[in-house]
Amino acid sequence: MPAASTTNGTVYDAILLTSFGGPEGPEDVIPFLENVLRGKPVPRERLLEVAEHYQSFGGVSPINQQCRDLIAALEPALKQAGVDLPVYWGNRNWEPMLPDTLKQMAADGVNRALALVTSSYSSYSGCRQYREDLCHAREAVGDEAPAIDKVRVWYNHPDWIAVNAERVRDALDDLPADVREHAHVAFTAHSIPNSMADTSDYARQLHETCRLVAEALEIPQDRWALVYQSRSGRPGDPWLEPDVCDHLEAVAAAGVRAAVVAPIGFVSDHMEVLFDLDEEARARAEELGLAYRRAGTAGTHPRFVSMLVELIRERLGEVPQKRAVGEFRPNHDVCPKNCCPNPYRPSPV
Ligand SMILES: CC1=C(CCC(=O)O)c2cc3nc(cc4[nH]c(cc5[nH]c(cc1n2)c(C)c5CCC(=O)O)c(CCC(=O)O)c4C)C(CCC(=O)O)=C3C
Ligand SMILES: [Fe+2]
Repeated sequence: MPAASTTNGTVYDAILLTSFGGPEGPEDVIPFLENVLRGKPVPRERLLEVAEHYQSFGGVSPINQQCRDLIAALEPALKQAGVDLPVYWGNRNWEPMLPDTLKQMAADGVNRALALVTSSYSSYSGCRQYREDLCHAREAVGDEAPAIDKVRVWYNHPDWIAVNAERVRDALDDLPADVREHAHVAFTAHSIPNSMADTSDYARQLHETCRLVAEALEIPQDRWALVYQSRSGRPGDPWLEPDVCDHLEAVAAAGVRAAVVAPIGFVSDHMEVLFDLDEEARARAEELGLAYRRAGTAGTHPRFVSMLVELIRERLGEVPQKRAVGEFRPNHDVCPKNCCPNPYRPSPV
């Protein structure tokens, strides 16, 4: 088994792509959603409503294929950078499930892996819950389970900013010339409960990414906004706002004629993007008479892939300087104890 040692003596012998997972057929949809929502304060009606979104796409979420595509792009990029480590893949909510992947890793003799989590920002959902998933998967495997460290979030990495700026630029360029110059850019991210936002850096990080992307494109402050999509939960619980559709209504009322919606909160064009933006938000924009374009996500953009390689190489001690732009430093490698606590139950100290 190949292994890469770091300057501090830690030896990694695998990379583990860690993601959300999604159904790959109509019969997967309900059990997948039950996995997502187990123990969460989300009404059954919401589950059934979202099931219909998935069923309207044949019960198949694109997210698993997008993970396969990312691995297919990452493997040669790692090799080219001299990192000779195998890439495994496990999900939180659907096959391949993390405990099965870790079992395989243990059988292959992996002692320590570096997890790349498909989440660019810190929150319970995107950070701690994945660390808990990894912990539970290790418990399920037992003594032979590999140790796992997680790669830092990259919300302010110059390549993440550049890739998203390119995606927004492409969407703006695709608008009719007469409305392009005054188009509004609505950056979107998954809404989370205020209680989750209050105990993480989620909104602060998102705002910084948007600010940096807008700055790179010289979009003035009054022509962009950070808004939220895909609200879940109980109707009475406060979640981050404004919702993208309400926001489109507000900008249309203020005289805007064209909008680009840019899902900077996500790394690939998965179901929340295809349904909540390409169906719902687009329909609302049409009702409002707005020209509408949806910017792409990073996906397998070569510069996103090379950034991931760089973040891995950081942890191998092969990169002299961790890169970050804007007002904040590169995020921590190892989460402190109080990082992104679970808002649904008191945090264990
Ligand atoms: C912050 C965040 C990210 C970004 C970070 C990351 O990438 O992890 C994210 C990503 C995603 N969310 C996804 C799908 C869903 N999220 C749900 C529910 C929820 N998401 C939440 C937050 C986030 N979600 C929260 C606070 C809930 C409420 C329940 C809970 O507290 O956990 C539900 C349940 C139904 C509903 O009510 O919407 C579904 C189906 C998919 C896969 C899409 C596909 O299948 O292609 C992806 C990548
Ligand atoms: Fe979600």
